[in-house]
Order: sequence, then C-alpha cells, then structure tokens
Amino acid sequence: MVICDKVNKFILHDVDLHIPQGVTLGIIGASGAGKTTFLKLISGLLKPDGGVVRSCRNNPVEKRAEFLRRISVLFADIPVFDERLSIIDCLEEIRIMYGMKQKEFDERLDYISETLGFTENLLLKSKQLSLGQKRRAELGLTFLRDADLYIFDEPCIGLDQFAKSAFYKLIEEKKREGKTILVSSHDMEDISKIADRVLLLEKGEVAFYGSKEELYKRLAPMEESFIELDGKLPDISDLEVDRYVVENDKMIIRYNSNHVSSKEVLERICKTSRVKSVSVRRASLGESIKKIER
Ligand SMILES: Nc1ncnc2c1ncn2[C@@H]1O[C@H](COP(=O)(O)OP(=O)(O)OP(=O)(O)O)[C@@H](O)[C@H]1O
Repeated sequence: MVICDKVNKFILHDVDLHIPQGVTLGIIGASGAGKTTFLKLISGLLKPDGGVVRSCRNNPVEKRAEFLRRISVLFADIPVFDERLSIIDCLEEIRIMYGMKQKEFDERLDYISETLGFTENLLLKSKQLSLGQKRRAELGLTFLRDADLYIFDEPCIGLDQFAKSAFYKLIEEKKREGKTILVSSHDMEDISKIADRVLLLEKGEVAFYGSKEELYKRLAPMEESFIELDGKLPDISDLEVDRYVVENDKMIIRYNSNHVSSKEVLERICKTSRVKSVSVRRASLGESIKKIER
C-alpha cells in the first residue's frame, strides 16, 4: 500500500520501508523527528529530494486528482474548514467535490457526528468552536469519505476522553473494513490502543519498524505475573525470573519477557500447583518511549 525506497526530505534520511494494505501504523518520535514530513510525503503534499515514495500504487505527487480520491488526510497544521461557512456547508462542499450521494452522505454524517459528538455544532462556523470541538468535526470530515488510505497527524490533540474513545471506535471500524491507516502521536495510549505496527523515528532515521509486540520486547520487556494459588506453593527456582514474592496464597513474579514468556511461567506453575487466577502487567511503553525522546 505504501512503499518508501531510500527517501530523503528535510530531516528524513534514507527511509526504507513497506506498509502493507490493512495495517494500522502508529508513528512516534520526539518533536522534529520527521513524523509530519513522513506523512506529507505519503500524501503527496511534499516531494522527496531523493528516493521514491509510492502510495496506493501511485506516485502521490502525480495524477493528484485521482490519487486524492483514494486517501483521506488530517494534518495538524493544515486548516480543513472555510471559516466563512458553517461546518455543515463545508461538509456539503466536500460531498459535492467527491460526488457522494446525498442519502449515503446524510446517513454517514448522522452516524459520525453522533459518534464523535459534534451534531449540535454543525450549524456553527469553525472559528466559533473550541479546539476540541473543531477537532471532532475535522475528524468527522476525515472519516466521512470512503478511502483506501487514512492519514492522521496528531489526531488526538485537544480531544477529551469521550472523543478519544469515539476516535478509537471509528478507527476500529475502518480496520475491520481492511483499510490502511497511518497515525502519528506523542501519546502512547493512542498508539497502544489502535496500532498493530509502530514506526519509531529518531532524528529522521528509522529507529524501529515492526509489530507493537516487538517494540514492547525491545523497549519495555519487563513483565509481572500476579498469580493466585489454591493450595500448594510451586518451586520456580529453575525459572529465569528477575525476582518473586510470595504473600499468603499469592505470587508476584517479575521477569524479562525476552527470556521467559508469561505463558511459560504459568505453564510451569500449573505443573505443580492449582491456579485460581492470573493477571499479567507490562512495564509502561510510554515511559520507555519518553526516555528515548529525551
Ligand atoms: N518546510 C520545511 N522546510 C525546511 N525544513 C523543514 C520544513 N518542515 C520541516 N522541516 C525540518 O524537518 C524537521 C522535522 O519536522 P516534522 O514536522 O516532520 O517533525 P515532527 O516529528 O512531526 O515534529 P512534531 O512532533 O513537533 O510535530 C524539522 O525539525 C525541520 O528541521
């Protein structure tokens, strides 16, 4: 769906990666790492100085009109609404521009505006809205159109918890439809909730590109298993764990998931003891990312 072959632009240096169709990619990195530049190259808003970008099997800076029909984008620094018009009039212009049928548009708008909570603001102009209210409407516009590739640059800035949950829900629906989604964020909660893959940019270079699970293993491998036992305590002295504590019938076991998995820990205990309940807590990926960003 997206191919970057030795791409150079501003701070981005030799970015080489392939994002298959249907993947939801979270893009993280410190301020100035190149996240927005990367997303603008993929949307064709910027042209690479070196290398090749291909999105939806197109060169995104060529055949713009055709390409723009296949993507839906939201950038933090690009205004979406004409300030002289109400939100509903702006959306109507988009409907006409993209040739959406009135009935389909009305139904979709009803659903999205209710989900994101901006129905009561449809008759207002964007300059009459707060940052969070405007962002809800902008997200609504991005989800309104059916596209193959959705791109969101810092979508959750200014959103309250209700709107964030609504955004996650709409992303989940697009994922189920098999769409490709790229989202940049400084907030690891967003990335943990929605992304299957993560791209970590460090000073314009790809520091990590892979699954969320691999990123956890790389950056935040420590896990703790909380196990409630029924009866006999197990002997786990041969397991490669960091430390363990026994309190009455409960065990707390801390280990590096690159050395032993939570499944292996549990299987080992079940061999000799009866387990009443188990829960696993991971170290915070957000904290580990913050350390990198410093
Ligand atoms: N129009 C431009 N002209 C020249 N250099 C630019 C331009 N836009 C960005 N850059 C360079 O690229 C770097 C990365 O910018 P970019 O906006 O992609 O970072 P980012 O990771 O999205 O940052 P943030 O998290 O703060 O939004 C900037 O620090 C700047 O050096």
